[in-house]
Amino acid sequence: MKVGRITLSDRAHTGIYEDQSGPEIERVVEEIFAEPIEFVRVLLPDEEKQIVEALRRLSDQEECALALTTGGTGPAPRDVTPEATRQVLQKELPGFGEIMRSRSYAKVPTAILSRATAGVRGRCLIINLPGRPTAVRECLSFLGPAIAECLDHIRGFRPRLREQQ
Ligand SMILES: Nc1ncnc2c1ncn2[C@@H]1O[C@H](COP(=O)(O)OP(=O)(O)OP(=O)(O)O)[C@@H](O)[C@H]1O
Ligand SMILES: Nc1nc2c(c(=O)[nH]1)N[C@H]1C(S)=C(S)[C@@H](COP(=O)(O)O)O[C@H]1N2
Repeated sequence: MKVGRITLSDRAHTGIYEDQSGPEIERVVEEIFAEPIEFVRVLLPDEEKQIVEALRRLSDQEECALALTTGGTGPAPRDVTPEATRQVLQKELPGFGEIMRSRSYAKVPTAILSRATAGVRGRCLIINLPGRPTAVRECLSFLGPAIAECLDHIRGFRPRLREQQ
């Protein structure tokens, strides 16, 4: 299964800190799915046009089944990931953002600051995750069954989940 993962962070992109959230996406995805996974890795600044281009490339050219973004979902002026994502989505799936916020709120009250969304472009499921590495794990770790069901609907392929999912 081909999975694109895009880190959106001005500071990780310029090297002010090392990107830990992209590698964390890979670890969590490997823990969820019992399938061989090929990752396509992207690291970009919070620039709407570049994010749109990357999402189009991962879904249309790379033919990823899943594209996961991390970062840029908050209220700061340069947080534009949901806006870029909506530009490329053909069908929005608001339930992903809703459940990430409500489950995370039980742990961190600041979870409601994430505007993360998700949806489908062609045969690719795109999901926004917040930027912190801990948030990546907190939000992604319970999405396995919904991702598998969605991929069955849009690709006719249901990735196998590991037993604890
Ligand atoms: N990709 C990442 N790798 C490691 N740590 C991160 C990453 N993204 C965010 N963080 C951590 O989470 C904190 C809060 O993230 P914040 O939402 O401010 O970042 P961002 O908007 O994703 O990135 P930036 O502000 O650099 O564009 C950061 O100060 C950093 O410690
Ligand atoms: N599970 C979880 N969700 C979270 C957080 C977190 O630490 N854990 N951080 C919140 C904060 S502080 C912000 S500002 C928003 C947006 O973060 P982003 O701009 O890095 O995407 O995600 C929120 N969602």
